[in-house]
Amino acid sequence: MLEISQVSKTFFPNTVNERRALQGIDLHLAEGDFVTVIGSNGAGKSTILNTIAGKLLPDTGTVKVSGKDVTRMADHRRAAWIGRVFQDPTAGTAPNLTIEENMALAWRRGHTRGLARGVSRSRRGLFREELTKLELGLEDRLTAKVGLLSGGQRQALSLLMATFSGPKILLLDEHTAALDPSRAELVTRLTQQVVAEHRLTTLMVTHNMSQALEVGNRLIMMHDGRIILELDEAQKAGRTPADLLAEFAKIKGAVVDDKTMLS
Ligand SMILES: Nc1ncnc2c1ncn2[C@@H]1O[C@H](COP(=O)(O)OP(=O)(O)OP(=O)(O)O)[C@@H](O)[C@H]1O
Repeated sequence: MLEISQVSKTFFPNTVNERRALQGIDLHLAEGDFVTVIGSNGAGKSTILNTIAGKLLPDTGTVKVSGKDVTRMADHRRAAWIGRVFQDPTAGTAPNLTIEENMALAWRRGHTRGLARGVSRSRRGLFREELTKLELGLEDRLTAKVGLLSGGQRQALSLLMATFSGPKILLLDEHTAALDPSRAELVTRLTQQVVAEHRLTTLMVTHNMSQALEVGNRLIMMHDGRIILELDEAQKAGRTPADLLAEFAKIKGAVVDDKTMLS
């Protein structure tokens, strides 16, 4: 469904600031695959998501979705089939607009564009129904300004809105990292729910290794722009964060004191 083949990206090539962010990445995801992505700082995790989203053009290699080469397709043209949630809870929603206005904007992105600013009664009913699934009571606060919501509530709303355009692919860039543990757990649970309900092909970057092991059906570990370890569901089962650190150390041939991999 999503085929990343031999993708490389170097920033500031041939200068003292040269950064080889991706070095020949090969990653194939079947429809509905949910891959967690771990790795040290600067490993290339965000860069791979940016390449899939079309925010970055790779130097070499291809990105294909359902067999179609989209490597050079502009990001706005991919927006209808890619949903994305970032680490910053303020990034995915407009604080001065109400919950229903935010939802209406997200809805319009994936459907016939209309200029009407208002929210029709039937649309409001749909939004309320969708919000009920979050179990946060937001369905009773449709006209509240989003800036008044907590970080966890905003991330949950961003996640819901990311599915409105009917995307095929969901990209999650440390979307629970800025939340306290109980909110992070809630958003993680909602993520699993949303991914299963819409059968989304998903990549989730996280520094939380327990979360990376518990969630999804595949795991990849990146280092220095390369995928250095891939685990399927069976291989993930029974492994602990300590096992992952040990494996990282073994592959790198050194004792790892890489706290950046830990949550
Ligand atoms: N726009 C850019 N311009 C220049 N260098 C960049 C840019 N984006 C990323 N890099 C560099 O590419 C490398 C990979 O960065 P990336 O953000 O993908 O890492 P990451 O694995 O997401 O790290 P972190 O866990 O710290 O967020 C790093 O060396 C980074 O400094």
